[in-house]
Amino acid sequence: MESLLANPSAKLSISNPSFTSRRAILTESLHFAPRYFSNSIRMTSGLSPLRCTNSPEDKEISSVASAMYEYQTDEFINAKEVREWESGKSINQIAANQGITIRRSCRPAPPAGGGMVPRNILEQIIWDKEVEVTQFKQRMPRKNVEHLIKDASPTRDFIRALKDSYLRTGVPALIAEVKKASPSRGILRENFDPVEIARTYEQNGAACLSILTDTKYFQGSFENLEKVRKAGIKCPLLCKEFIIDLWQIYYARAKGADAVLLIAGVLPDIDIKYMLKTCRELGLTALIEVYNERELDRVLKINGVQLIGINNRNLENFVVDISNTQKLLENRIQVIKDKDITVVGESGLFTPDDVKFVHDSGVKAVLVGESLIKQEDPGLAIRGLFGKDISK
Ligand SMILES: O=C(O)c1ccccc1NCC(=O)[C@H](O)[C@H](O)COP(=O)(O)O
Repeated sequence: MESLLANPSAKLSISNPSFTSRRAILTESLHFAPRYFSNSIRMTSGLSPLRCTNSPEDKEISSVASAMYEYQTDEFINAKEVREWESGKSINQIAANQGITIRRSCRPAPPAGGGMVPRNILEQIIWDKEVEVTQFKQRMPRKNVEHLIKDASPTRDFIRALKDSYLRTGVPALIAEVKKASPSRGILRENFDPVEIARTYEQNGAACLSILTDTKYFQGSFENLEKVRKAGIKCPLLCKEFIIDLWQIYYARAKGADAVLLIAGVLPDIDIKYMLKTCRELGLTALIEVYNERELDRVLKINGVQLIGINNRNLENFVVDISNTQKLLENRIQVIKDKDITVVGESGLFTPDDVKFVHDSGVKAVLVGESLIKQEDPGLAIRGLFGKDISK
């Protein structure tokens, strides 16, 4: 199992939820071996993990006891979501309790039609992603991806690049998006060479780049990400993907990403926490995207969050309103400062006034796609967006 809720279909086949879900977490997510569920663990479950031992039997007992201790205290195994699930709640009910309206479909639609109907475009994207990721994983299991990662170049520091750019220019650092198309706007650029566009963005002052990897809705690809990375672009790269499964994080790392996007409107807290842990292990930065106050407050409670994106686009109906950034930051600037979190204003930024508005609201970086990519010269477009040359 890939974190608690990331792969619901795997869990649906489990016959004894209470026991096997915990075992799945131990064996897959936490890399524990199933042996801890032998008879001996039941016999020794009361032991203190700190007990001193000398004899081989005692050592055996001690290691079982310490595994038991980890089992009893592990934040993921003992998360409230796991307990809710064990008490019979569906993963969609658990997510809904956290204000998440996007449901997971959990299984392919029946061939004859029927079944669940997606309520909006984001839900549709996520359901298609479930099918896509399952197919990807069949073609390339995670252990093969881990082999690729062994040969991958080290990651670059995404947040450092944003902070350096902000200090140098005094305006929000630019994450320029390499985006050919979108569900809300259709084709944004016919003549689309991801490497050439990435290079132009870099030469004109982008601090980082965002590479769309979703094919069906954005005409992006992991190949584009890999090409840009291999072309020697120095800007750190965000893999702009709808991540629902740990496999995608590993794959992003293998294909050259320095950062990945995690969408709070799709992922419950336990998945965000587990994915953050995985990102740390792989040297990746996580940009955690929120759209409303509830999502932001959830994310602010999660330890280790360093980068938050506030999307001005409602992904369920495409309405864009840049005052969303201001609304969300209004009463939270101090906590964000105290936690040294960098905030990115995302979507719908077209003019220097727009950039100033989100800067005044408290962001130190902006994520911009359409207004740059649609112009003949995306480099000139950067100067237009900031009202000055930010490359020096
Ligand atoms: O852009 C869309 O239409 C879209 C639809 C559904 C889900 C996500 C979508 N976009 C992702 C983004 O948030 C933007 O690509 C990114 O923030 C840049 O926005 P913009 O500058 O407005 O292109």
